[in-house]
Amino acid sequence: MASSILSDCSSSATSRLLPLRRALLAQPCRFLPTTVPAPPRRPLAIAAAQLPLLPRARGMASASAAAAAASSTDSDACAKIIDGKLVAKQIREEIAVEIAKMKDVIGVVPGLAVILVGSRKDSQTYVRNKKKACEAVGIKSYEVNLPEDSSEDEVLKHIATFNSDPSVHGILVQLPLPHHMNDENILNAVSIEKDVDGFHPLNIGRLAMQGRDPFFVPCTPKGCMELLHRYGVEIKGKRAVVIGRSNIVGMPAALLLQKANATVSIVHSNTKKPEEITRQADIVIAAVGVANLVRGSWIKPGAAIIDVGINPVDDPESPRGYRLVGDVCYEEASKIAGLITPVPGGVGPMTIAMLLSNTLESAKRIHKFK
Ligand SMILES: Nc1nc2c(c(=O)[nH]1)N[C@@H](CN(C=O)c1ccc(C(=O)N[C@@H](CCC(=O)O)C(=O)O)cc1)CN2
Repeated sequence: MASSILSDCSSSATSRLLPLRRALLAQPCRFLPTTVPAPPRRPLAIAAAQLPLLPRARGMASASAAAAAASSTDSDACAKIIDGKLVAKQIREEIAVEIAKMKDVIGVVPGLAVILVGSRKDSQTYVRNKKKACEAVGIKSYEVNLPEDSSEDEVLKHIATFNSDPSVHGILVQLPLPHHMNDENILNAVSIEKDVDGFHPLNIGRLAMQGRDPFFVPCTPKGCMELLHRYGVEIKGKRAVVIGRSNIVGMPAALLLQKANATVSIVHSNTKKPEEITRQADIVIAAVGVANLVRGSWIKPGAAIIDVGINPVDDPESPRGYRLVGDVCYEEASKIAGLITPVPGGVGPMTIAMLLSNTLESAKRIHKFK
């Protein structure tokens, strides 16, 4: 069910926050997408530890440089829009080329197995989209659909079968699982070499350790980092704030930023004065699942804002009866930030692109293909 938070970001959850920067907010922010260049292509980062070593976007040494480039045709203070849909498309094209090469040289195509339990509409859509994305780049997909009341053992049985199938290089169990199932038991059963979601505890442990690399970087946080890199946002030595500490996004995102040599703070439900901490950040990753929580007044001018939230909000004018908004109040934040991801069309499309990347990476590792 969609929540009833108003489109002007004036929800009760945020009413206690600091007043807005009215001078900045008075001007409407006009976006001129046609004047903003597409992000430059570069090879996809594979291991988390490699991320800071990769070449930066041409001519953009920092978030503020990128922002300056974006706003050069517009006197209003408008953030550059980080186009996740476009970057995801570029990445899918790069992956398709690599897969064709792999098939030519060693006659192997990557395989991805997806297990869906239950009939949640959103999960069904994500699984369908994953399957379509696999087909488009040349990954063979395998799908298991189980009823809501399946037992944990049934899921474990399918995982075991895929673990020992050499044509399957990646396995994922779509989340959330039904309440009667123990996520940990199920995620632990996926072979760490095929855990393309990167949710296995050993994988997260390796992500957290200095001098170790995970087998796979979880897809959504990997997508956030990829967007920062492709838009030339400097991370080393910068202050970063991650809002939210989930196992799937917030916590791994904070670990990745730290691996990339940012100074990282995590803001969570017990944090005092979250707005003050967030306002110090050059980079903000918001992944808390509260519509429009982060207001313009939380943001340091010129900061890079990555909004992971996908929150349905009632909207009788939309064909679906709701629309999606992020954790960040876009109207306000886009007038203050240097760069910002929209919702939809920001981080969301990157999640599936990164899943394809992890699946290819797995097949390459298993078959020792460079
Ligand atoms: N096993 C996993 N389960 C879940 C994951 C995951 O990474 N692994 N992440 C999410 C769901 N998810 C992929 O599974 C996902 C979410 C959102 C999008 C996306 O492209 N969103 C669009 C908007 C879509 C819409 O209009 O409804 C966007 O933000 O632009 C892709 C994948 C939870 N479960």
